[in-house]
Amino acid sequence: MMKSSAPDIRIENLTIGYDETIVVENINATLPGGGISVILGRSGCGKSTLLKNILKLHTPKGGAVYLGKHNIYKLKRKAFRCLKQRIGVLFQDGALLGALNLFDNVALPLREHTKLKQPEIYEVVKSKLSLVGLEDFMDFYPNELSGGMRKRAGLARAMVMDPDILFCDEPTSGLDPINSAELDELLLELKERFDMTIVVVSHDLASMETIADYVVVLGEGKTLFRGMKDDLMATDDPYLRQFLDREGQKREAPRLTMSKLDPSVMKMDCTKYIGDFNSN
Ligand SMILES: Nc1ncnc2c1ncn2[C@@H]1O[C@H](COP(=O)(O)OP(=O)(O)OP(=O)(O)O)[C@@H](O)[C@H]1O
Repeated sequence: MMKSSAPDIRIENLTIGYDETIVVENINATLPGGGISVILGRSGCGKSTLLKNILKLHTPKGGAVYLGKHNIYKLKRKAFRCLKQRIGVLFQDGALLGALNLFDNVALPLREHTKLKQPEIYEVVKSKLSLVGLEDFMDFYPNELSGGMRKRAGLARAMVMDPDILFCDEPTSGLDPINSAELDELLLELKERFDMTIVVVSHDLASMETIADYVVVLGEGKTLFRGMKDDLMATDDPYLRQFLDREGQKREAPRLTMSKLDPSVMKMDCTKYIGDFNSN
């Protein structure tokens, strides 16, 4: 990985949950600046909860999260608001506003947080939409776009303020394999072109293998793995191995197996009338 000035994200003894319930205990990890980190785990293991805590949308039960040098839970409200403007988020459903066309959706953060005038806004929005291949769709409304296009539009909006940190919640969920692969390519391209720390929450093992530099695997209320992807793929820890191999198999293209119905289940016994197709 190239040397980067994008911030590391340091998670220290973080315990997260809701009310009396602890979802994951004592998470420790440093997500490297300028790299793509994937937070991986089965459904319900607490990935989104972790993301909510890192974005301070939810308060942890204990521990700290540092974005660069800032302990986000210690920052004053205004300071955190400023920090948040340096963060882009791609939500699971793209979170586009249905009443606004693509241009206005992507322009929203610029209008809210900058003094840019309309012609400058136009230039920025156009460049971000062309980054994701949607420059010809500015006038379209979200419901006129495919799921993959909506994700890419959400990505354009997350990128519009040139963030230092980009969070993506399940970017490939709901996408077919081709659209998923395209989105993975796009994230890799963003990593190459912009000096940015990218964090992807996912249960998509194929996607993780393609994009990740660093991986945190959550499960059973704890951190099952944290480290570089190559070390995860080479692990001989039996639990992780089972997870990787089983999930890996699940991601293969569905194989249609032809099985013949047992003649005994048929209402009409045809065997005595016809044999197979090649013999009488
Ligand atoms: N607002 C909430 N209040 C109470 N419990 C919640 C809340 N949101 C999630 N949970 C619980 O916390 C646990 C972790 O949920 P979370 O959404 O973080 O999992 P996840 O790994 O992101 O799952 P998925 O991959 O299905 O999105 C689950 O048991 C869930 O039921």
